[in-house]
Order: sequence, then structure tokens, then C-alpha cells
Amino acid sequence: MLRALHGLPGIVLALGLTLVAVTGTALSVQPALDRAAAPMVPAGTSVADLAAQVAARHPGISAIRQRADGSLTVTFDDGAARGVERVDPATGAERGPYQVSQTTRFITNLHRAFLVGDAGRALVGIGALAMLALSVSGIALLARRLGGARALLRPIRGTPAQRWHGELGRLAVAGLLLSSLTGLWMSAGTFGLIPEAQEIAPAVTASGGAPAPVGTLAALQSAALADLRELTFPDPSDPTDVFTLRTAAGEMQIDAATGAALAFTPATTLARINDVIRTLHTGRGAWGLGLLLGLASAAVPVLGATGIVLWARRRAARPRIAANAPVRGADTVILVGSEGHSTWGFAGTLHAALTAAGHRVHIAAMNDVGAAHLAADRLLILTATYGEGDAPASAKGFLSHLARLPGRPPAAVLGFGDRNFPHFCRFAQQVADALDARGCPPLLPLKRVDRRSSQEFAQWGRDLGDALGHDLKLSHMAEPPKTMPLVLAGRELYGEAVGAPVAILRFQAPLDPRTGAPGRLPAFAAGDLVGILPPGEVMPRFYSLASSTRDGVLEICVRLREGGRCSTFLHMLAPGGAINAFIRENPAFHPAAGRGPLILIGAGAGIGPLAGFVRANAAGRPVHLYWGGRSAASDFLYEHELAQHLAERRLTSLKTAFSRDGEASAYVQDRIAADAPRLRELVRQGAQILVCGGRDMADAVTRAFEPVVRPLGLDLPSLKSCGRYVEDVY
Ligand SMILES: Cc1cc2nc3c(=O)[nH]c(=O)nc-3n(C[C@H](O)[C@H](O)[C@H](O)COP(=O)(O)O)c2cc1C
Repeated sequence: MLRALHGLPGIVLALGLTLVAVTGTALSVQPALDRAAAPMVPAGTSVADLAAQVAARHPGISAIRQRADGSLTVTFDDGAARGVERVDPATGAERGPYQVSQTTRFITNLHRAFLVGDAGRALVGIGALAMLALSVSGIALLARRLGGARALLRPIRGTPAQRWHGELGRLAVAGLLLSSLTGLWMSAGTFGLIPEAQEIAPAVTASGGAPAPVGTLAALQSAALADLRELTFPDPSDPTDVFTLRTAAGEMQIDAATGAALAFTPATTLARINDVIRTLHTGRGAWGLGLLLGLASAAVPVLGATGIVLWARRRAARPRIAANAPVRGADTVILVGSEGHSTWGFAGTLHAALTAAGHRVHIAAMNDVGAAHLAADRLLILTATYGEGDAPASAKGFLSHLARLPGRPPAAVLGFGDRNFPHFCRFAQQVADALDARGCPPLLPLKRVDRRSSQEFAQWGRDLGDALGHDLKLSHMAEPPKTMPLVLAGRELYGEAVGAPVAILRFQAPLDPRTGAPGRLPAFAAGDLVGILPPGEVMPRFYSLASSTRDGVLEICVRLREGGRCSTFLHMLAPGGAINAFIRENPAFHPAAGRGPLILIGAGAGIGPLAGFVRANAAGRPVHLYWGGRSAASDFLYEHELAQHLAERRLTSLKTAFSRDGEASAYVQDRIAADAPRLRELVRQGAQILVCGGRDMADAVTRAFEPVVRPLGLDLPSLKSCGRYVEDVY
């Protein structure tokens, strides 16, 4: 619901809001420029002082006004000359004619009405309402993603578009809320939805005596020039006419002969509110606030562009399900947890089979779970597992939403995973436990499907059919991912002498057959994954990337595993040989944005992405690398490149440990333990820790790191939950 409110309306409105925001930013600098240009009103100067100075020059003066830009103007008709001129508040001297520049007028009109009068004003008002809804729903979505309102300031992980959208959104949200609320109020005023603010001034009777010189009028002498909004002069041909003095406090009528205040009408509360709101919206009279609001508005085009990218990606990723029944009235709800989309394929097959059997079936992502989903007769959950046994992207918020919702439908959970991972289908297990704990009767016990096995899926379908009392045939072959060919451009082999062959492989896109030029590589960054399909297989193997697109090659480190089909295939590949591959973003394993220190820890082929992070560190943020191999002479991967990075300060320090180098042999966790005080200081400074390598090494590093952070009052689970300790482990 929240996402529906934030997504499509945001796209539709992006253009209009961008126009309003960009013009708003342009106008926001005006108060600061005006403030710099307008002479200061000297303290102690009264309205009478200035009126006397100006009246001496212009016998036909009719009004003095303090404009929104802070300048003082005089309106006059002296017979020979008439017009509006700016005056110096200290001397009353002329400062040139008063004109609003054509550009400012144009931008203001564009900002307030898209240049099309009332229809445009109404659209801008609707835009303000939309901006309000987008700001509120956006910040609520971000809070949901980061783990609650208190977690709103946590580092944001994800793709560059997600990070930009989130970071800018939370920086700008206060300004955007203020601008949209005040803009909405002003729009409502324009269309008469807010009652008139001004009290009607009472009728007064002037003394009718001969007018005294304006500088001698007592009521004007006691009015400070700084408070002046407007002073209108009496009509010289009408002896009963009076001076009218308007300030923020209200309106006063003054006898032209005696200088006495004849009546004072205080400004209504509504008028004062309108004043404050105008200042808060325009920054007039508060130029610092104006600039801050302008900066917040300047974020809108970027938020719009990144928002469109995120929305388009979500749409492209969503599978087309034919005849999805509405959730209200559905007897069966299927919820899907997926990151690479293959689980959606299985769920689509289940949806079609149940629909064919006469059920009304609704299918949705686990993140979108709501009360209506839990009101169905039965709930079927199909979910993958990722990372350290964690939720996949479309299920990240599921457990916390579930805890807040009512309903206990009978449920069955089907986990998709890979037995090669240490936590096989762990997230599916967590979901099944959570449903069990809230009292959902189990329709079937939890079943785990290994590597998208069609047979295991079909078996679960038969069991489900038995539970539902009818036949259910589920026949689904996982679609092989869309791959592209890559050609091996270079390889370096290490570690043969110590029985642990590791190859650094560099791939390029094949040459374009028409132009003969190298083809374009897809977009990826170090730490993302490349999925490689060994010949004749449908299950990809994933390797962490050691390079980014801008390096011009796709680089991986591959350890040869006994009996490993993919690693054997890659080690046998000769330069010029081709592979079928695809990119999988891995935003959870990227260095956090900013200039905080990084502690990179790895062993063996796990150095791949870490070397890539160092290579990409052109800004020279502090990066400390701990790496373990077997022998300095045989498998010191990236030895020369790392030495160069140290010299160029892309790498701040390098600590290596070799386990088979005789006397000096050690493991990477020994280096961590020995360096505890230094590492503790780095963590105290906010360092992020990224670990890559085998499970045993990662566990040993975890054990070595606990005592490093404990004296700081920290522990690894909390560092992990806020993305400051991340692992890429195999
Ligand atoms: C980076 C990565 C991490 C994974 N981690 C696990 C894991 O911890 N446990 C597990 O059982 N499966 C794990 N898997 C396997 C996936 O859960 C499995 O391939 C699943 O079928 C993917 O479904 P999806 O394409 O719908 O996301 C992982 C896969 C990848 C690519």
C-alpha cells in the first residue's frame, strides 16, 4: 500500500514537481540576494522621518511600501512626473525606479501557475499535496527498510540508485515537508478555502483641520520604519481623508491634521498565521531558511530520476501472472520471497495449477503482506534464502510486518535454497517458525527444495494436493538465467606448489563482428556476483567480482575444487575461450558510502572483491587489508598490484599471514588478534568491516573480532545488523 502510494504517483508527478521544485530553488536565492542588495534600515528611524524626507521631494506622494524583497518604494504623481521608485531608508534619496525583473516574474508565474492562470494554480496545489504524500510515504518506506523509525539514520545499503534516493530523500524530507505544507496552505488561500484574514477597519471621522507636515504627526513618529508594511497618504482634495499605516500588528488610521491615532484594527490571528506561512515558504525575511528550502527542492529532480529507475527495475523484475484474483475474496494466497526471480517462476506454476483446480488464488511479494492476505482460507509461502541465511529482497520486511498483523490462516512454507550453503533454506525455516509461533495451523510441514529441483517441487505439489483433497500436478523447469558470452582475455595461476590452485581470470565482451571493436561489458562493481553456467548445465555458480565495469575487464579469482565442474571448466579454459555468464547485483557486500575507514579481511580467493575495493579507492579513504594465504612464494595473489596501491595510498596498510611458511606461519585471524588495539581504534572511528572467503576462515575471524569490539560496548550481531560487519562467504 505504502509502496503503491509512493511509486506510480511519484512517476506521474515527477515532471510537474521537478518544474515546481527547480523554479522554487531559483526563487529561493532571491531573498539572500535582496538582503545583500537592500540597505539596512537604521535603528531608531521612524516612519515620520522617512515620510518627511520623501514628501519634500515628491509633493504628490500617495504611498510608501516595504516590499517582500525588503526594499522601500514610494508611489507618487507630481503632475510632471509619476511612478514608483526605490528609496534609501536612511536618507529618503532615490535609488532608481522600482521594477520586478521579467525573469523573476516569469519564474514566479511558472512556479505558482505553470504560466496558465487558475488551472495551473490548481495543478500546483495538487502538486503540493502530492509532494506531501510522497515525503511522508517515502520516509515511512525508508524507515521500514532500515528497521524502524529509530534506525532512520543508519547507513543505507543497496544499488547506487537506492542509495542516492534514500540519502537525498532523508536529507531533504524536512524541507520538502515544510515547502509542501506551506504551499498547500497558500494554494487553499488562493482558492478561497481559507476565510478572509483581514478585519474590516471601522469608519472614522477626521478632525477636518489643515493638514500638518507629515514629519510632525505623532502617531507616525512613534512607528518604527522597520515595522512598516505600507503607509497610504490621504487624498489632498478630501479634507476628511486619513493616513492609513499597516504593520504586522494591524492597521491604524491617523488624523492628517492632529497626528492622532483615530482607530487601530489589530491583525487577526489568521493574518498573522498567513504572514508566518509566507515567510516559511518563500524565505522572504529569513534568507538562510530560504536557501535551505532551495537546497531541499534542488534534490527533487534527482529523487525523481532515481525514483523512476527504481520503479522501472521493480516492474521489470515482477513476473507476469495471468488472472491474479483480487486479494479480497481469494481462498488461497501465495506469497513469494525472491531475489533472482526464479522462485516467482515456481510460484507462477503453482498459481496456474491451483486456479485450474477451481481455487481463487492471489499472488504477491512477501514484503507486501497485509491483513487481507492473512484473512484467506490458506497461505502458501515460497521463499528463497540469501546471504547468511537471510531473507531475499522481496521478503526483507516480511517478519516485522507479520508481527503487526492479525490473522492465523492454515499455512505451508516451501523453501528454495542450495545445500552447498551453510544455512540451507534458513530463512524459510524462520518463516515457518514465525507462523507456527503465532498459531497458524500447518497445512504441510516445511519442505526445502535444493537447487530448484523440479522433482522436489512436484513432490511438494502432490503433498499439497493430498492436503487439499484433490490432485495437484506441478510441472516446472527452472528457466535458465539470460546469459551473455564473455571471452577469456588473460589468466594468472597461483598456488599450485602448495596444493591450492587459484586462477585470476580476466574476461572481456566479444569483439563486435561488424566493427571489430571490443563489445561493451554490462554494468557491475567489485563485490557484485557473476553467475557462470558451465557447459550443459542449468544451475549457475556464482563468483564475487574483483573488478568494476570501468576497469574494462570482468575479473574473478577461482580456486580449483576437487570434482567442482565449474572451477575445473574455468581452470581449463584457454585465452580466447568463451563462457556464458550474467551479473547479479550484491549490494549487501559493497563498502558503505563516505570516507570512513574500511577493514578488509579475506583468505585465499576471497581477496578478489577486496582487491577490487582497493583498486576503486581513488579518493584515498583509509583502507586496511588483512589477507591469509598458504605461501608467500606460491599464492600471494595481487602481490605487485597491492604494493603499487600502497605506494599510491589507495591502500593504507597490508597485513598478510601465510599458513605454510615454516616458523613464521600464521592465519589471518592471528593478525587480527595481534592488531586488536589498532583495529579497536578504527572501529571506534566508525570503520566498516568486510570479510570474504571460506566459512571456516569467516568463523575464525568472527571469534577473533569479538574481543576487539567488546571493550567499545559493541558486539558483532549489532554491527552486522547495521551493515558495519558484512560477509561474503562460501
Ligand atoms: C549470493 C547468494 C547467496 C545464497 N545464500 C543461500 C543460503 O544462505 N542458503 C540457501 O539455502 N541458499 C542460498 N542461496 C541459493 C538461493 O536461495 C537459491 O538459488 C534460490 O533458488 C534462489 O531463488 P531466487 O532466484 O528466487 O532468488 C544463495 C544464492 C546466492 C546467489
